[in-house]
Amino acid sequence: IIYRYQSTRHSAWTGIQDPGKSGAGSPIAELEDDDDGAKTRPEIPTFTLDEEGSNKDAAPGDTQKDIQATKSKPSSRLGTSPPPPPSSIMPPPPRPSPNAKRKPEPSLMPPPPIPAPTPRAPPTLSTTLRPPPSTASTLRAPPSRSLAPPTSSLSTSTLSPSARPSKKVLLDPGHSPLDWAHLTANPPTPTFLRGAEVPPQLIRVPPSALKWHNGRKGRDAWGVWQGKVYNLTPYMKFHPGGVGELMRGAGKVVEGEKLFNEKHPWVSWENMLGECLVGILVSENEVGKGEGNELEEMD
Ligand code: HEM
Repeated sequence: IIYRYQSTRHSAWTGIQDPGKSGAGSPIAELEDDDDGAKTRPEIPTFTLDEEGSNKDAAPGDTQKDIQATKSKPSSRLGTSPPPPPSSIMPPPPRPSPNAKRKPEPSLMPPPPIPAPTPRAPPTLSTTLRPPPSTASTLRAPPSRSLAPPTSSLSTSTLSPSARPSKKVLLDPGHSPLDWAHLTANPPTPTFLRGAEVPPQLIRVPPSALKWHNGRKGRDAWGVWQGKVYNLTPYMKFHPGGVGELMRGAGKVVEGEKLFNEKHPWVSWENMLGECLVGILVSENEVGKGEGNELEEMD
């Protein structure tokens, strides 16, 4: 009987209908009927102990009275006979009022655990319809640093200064790129930039003459770029890479242009040293052809 009652209470917690509820003759069905206002009370078999300790069936409806009587009667055989089983004197559970609304009864049993909410929300329609990343997007390169706004530096380099180690030297005062631009536009003498020994017109320069102008022993330093010979001497102290670097190509046919292109191909030789042009590089056999007059056509 106790089991049945607990089952009924459990059914009240969970709202789950006991399958035996609708079964014909089910004890639970009897209880349920009773709870819903049925008129019959289920018979609870009880028994009492008489003077001799023997069980005696009690009539239905006399349960409480019998128990009270049994409790008040001192047993003369205490200690000699085993006590009656506890279930025999346990009072029946309180019956709920037929008209009272069924409320969740206080219980020592904790309610069934509520499943913890999942940390992730279920995917919505928008997320489930989102296409997977395409192959093109995985091959896409990260944003380039070249998209950064250009700096206001006066440097002629197109690369970021932090992207390469600098080998620039500290130039003397009055030898900045702007000072060089001013000097080439306003030379102190007509021969200052091309050299005092060079005639006003452009000349043919054989390799031997180029080699002799290597910048040593007071001689000018000549350099070659695209077959044209330039006097590097006035630019030496204006060179951001230093005199030593510029001297590496002095008096040489191909090394100067090769080094120039390795170090800074973005620099315009022609624009910077245009006023320093001496002539054109020719073979040793070509020297003297046309007496140098034809070189005037280069201007
Ligand atoms: C043998 C030939 C040359 C060598 C070996 C050479 C070497 C160098 C070096 C090492 C630098 C420093 C680069 C840096 O660290 O930023 C430099 C800078 C520079 N050189 Fe030359 N140079 C040569 C010829 C020339 C010539 C003939 C000119 C002019 C037409 C020139 C113009 C410059 C300029 C303008 C810079 C500054 C570049 C910048 O700020 O980005 N160089 N050079």
